[in-house]
Amino acid sequence: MHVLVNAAMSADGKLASYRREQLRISGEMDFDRVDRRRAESDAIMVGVGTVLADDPSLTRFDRNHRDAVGGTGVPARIVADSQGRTPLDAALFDGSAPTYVLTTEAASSDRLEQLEKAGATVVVAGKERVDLTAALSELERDGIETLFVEGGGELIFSLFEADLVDELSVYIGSLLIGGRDAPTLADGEGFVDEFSNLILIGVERLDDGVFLQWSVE
Ligand SMILES: NC(=O)C1=CN([C@@H]2O[C@H](COP(=O)(O)OP(=O)(O)OC[C@H]3O[C@@H](n4cnc5c(N)ncnc54)[C@H](O)[C@@H]3O)[C@@H](O)[C@H]2O)C=CC1
Ligand SMILES: Nc1nc(O)c(N)c(N[C@@H]2O[C@H](COP(=O)(O)O)[C@@H](O)[C@H]2O)n1
Repeated sequence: MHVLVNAAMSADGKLASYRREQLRISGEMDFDRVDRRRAESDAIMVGVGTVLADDPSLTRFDRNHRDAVGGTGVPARIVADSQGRTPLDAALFDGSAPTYVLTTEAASSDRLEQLEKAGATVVVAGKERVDLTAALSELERDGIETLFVEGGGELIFSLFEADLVDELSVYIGSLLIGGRDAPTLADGEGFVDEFSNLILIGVERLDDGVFLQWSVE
């Protein structure tokens, strides 16, 4: 599976303010780029923190680009949600695209049944925290070969920690958010010595920000 992580951050590396409300950092050009990358992907993934904060639908993508690259149907939506906290009335369950909830043995069977009734395909992987390696293997068996991850910081760090990321793309907007509790591009525990090393493969000015692209060593 090819895993591309994408996010928009402020000049000081924040994904949102400490209030964790959805914030528009990208400009039009970056959103167009994101819509093309979504169109090239079999699935779009977020963490449940992002679902609770943003209630994303993840259905916007460039239809013409998808047709041009030979993509069929619509990209699936995936949420990493250890305890099944995704609200049953979340936009992810609007029926417009297949939706997977990756969860764990810690989620109650009642809750998982409710999520399935809401339209989710539930994948149980791991005891307390979603075992991302196992879950992504399961998705691969379902034909998902290209995964576009749109945050947030906890999920992004875990994917790097599990050595699952092939590419990282970041739009840096011209604003400073600040706040020690504001989410950053990679949160979690953080690395102490063996850091993820990146190879810079693209730099571009988009609107009044900068788009950076790395492959992962
Ligand atoms: N500017 C941008 O591009 C984006 C900004 N955001 C912002 O980021 C914030 C949400 O980010 P976070 O709080 O970091 O939440 P997150 O979206 O990374 O979700 C983290 C949650 O996912 C669940 N999870 C399950 N298995 C996991 C695993 N193996 N590793 C990590 N998490 C796992 C846990 O319940 C964990 O609390 C919101 O404020 C949102 O608006 C989110 C996405 C993109
Ligand atoms: N690329 C990008 N730029 C920003 O400024 C953002 N705030 C985000 N957020 C991500 O997009 C999701 C919402 O997508 P839909 O509106 O549902 O299409 C949001 O949940 C974040 O993952 N992205």
